[in-house]
Amino acid sequence: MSAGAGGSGAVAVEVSGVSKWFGDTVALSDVSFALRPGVTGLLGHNGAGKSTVLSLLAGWARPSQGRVRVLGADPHGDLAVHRRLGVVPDGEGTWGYLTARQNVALLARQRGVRDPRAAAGAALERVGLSHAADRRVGGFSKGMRQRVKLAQALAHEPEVLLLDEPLNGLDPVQRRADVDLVRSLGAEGRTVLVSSHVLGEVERMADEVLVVVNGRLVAEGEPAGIRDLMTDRPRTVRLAGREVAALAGSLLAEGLVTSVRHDAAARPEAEGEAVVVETPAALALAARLPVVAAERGATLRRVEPVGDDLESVFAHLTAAARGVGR
Ligand SMILES: Nc1ncnc2c1ncn2[C@@H]1O[C@H](COP(=O)(O)OP(=O)(O)OP(=O)(O)O)[C@@H](O)[C@H]1O
Repeated sequence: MSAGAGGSGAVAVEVSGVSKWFGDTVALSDVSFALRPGVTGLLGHNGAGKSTVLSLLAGWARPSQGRVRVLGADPHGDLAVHRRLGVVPDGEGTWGYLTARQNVALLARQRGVRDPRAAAGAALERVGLSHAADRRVGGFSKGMRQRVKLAQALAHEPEVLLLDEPLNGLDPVQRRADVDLVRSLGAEGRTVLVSSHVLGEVERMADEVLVVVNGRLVAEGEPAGIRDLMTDRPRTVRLAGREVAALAGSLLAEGLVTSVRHDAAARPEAEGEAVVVETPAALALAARLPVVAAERGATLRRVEPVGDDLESVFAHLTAAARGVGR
């Protein structure tokens, strides 16, 4: 399976036929893609293989099969490429007994930056941490430590950036700032790969999205297209309120739902009666529901998707991807 991602410009990262296994666990299976300058999102549920992709690109591990190239070099064997590559790992990556500036300068020095202190200062300013630059990282919040990791990845002005779930642990204000930062890094012509399990996050940051399910690349394209793929699919919806069984009967008659069952776990005293319906057309159902409810004299207290987590989205995507011959 192969995919191209990123904007125009030369290919900066190439992954060809890569598989990676740990004992009996297949973490990645025959994955191929190319990244060009701009932001590419790597979307997948927990355990899908995102961190494995990033660790192969970072040179921390090598593929069991296939080939990885970053700026034309093998990141596992070629030290020079690491001066052009920045990585924000998923886990902890800071030294608590050092200040933010020392943390960043230390890595900048290792990467051959001429004035590591100045570079650290500039990187910390870019991530909005100038005010805390000379405080020990041990006393920082998770969000602040996350920013130190970002500054560490940026201080040597890398052409390629790998960011593993960089918004984890951030509050909404910090998230917005970091979304803007990631976008600006892409706009500067850097090649940025950013992983997430949240489609909404990826949509805001990336020009292109790669979707990985159970170690396989199952879809790639612009965020809007990926969103369509996820929206236009069968859904299970739970309706609760007064007269919802009658309402569901009408929806069934109209063909807006294909099955109806009572929800045994309903809490009648809190929400009235409840049913679970299957719909092949969630958007049409959403539009028609209030109209039919009014016609039937039903009162809806709750309308909520069931099992509408990333697992089910990805299960559907996998099936859809198989359907188009991927
Ligand atoms: N060092 C390892 N040893 C054994 N199994 C591993 C190792 N690293 C990853 N795996 C397995 O490979 C699969 C992919 O893991 P990976 O960490 O890449 O997923 P992920 O998409 O990054 O998930 P998360 O969002 O939870 O970090 C999982 O089944 C995981 O348990």
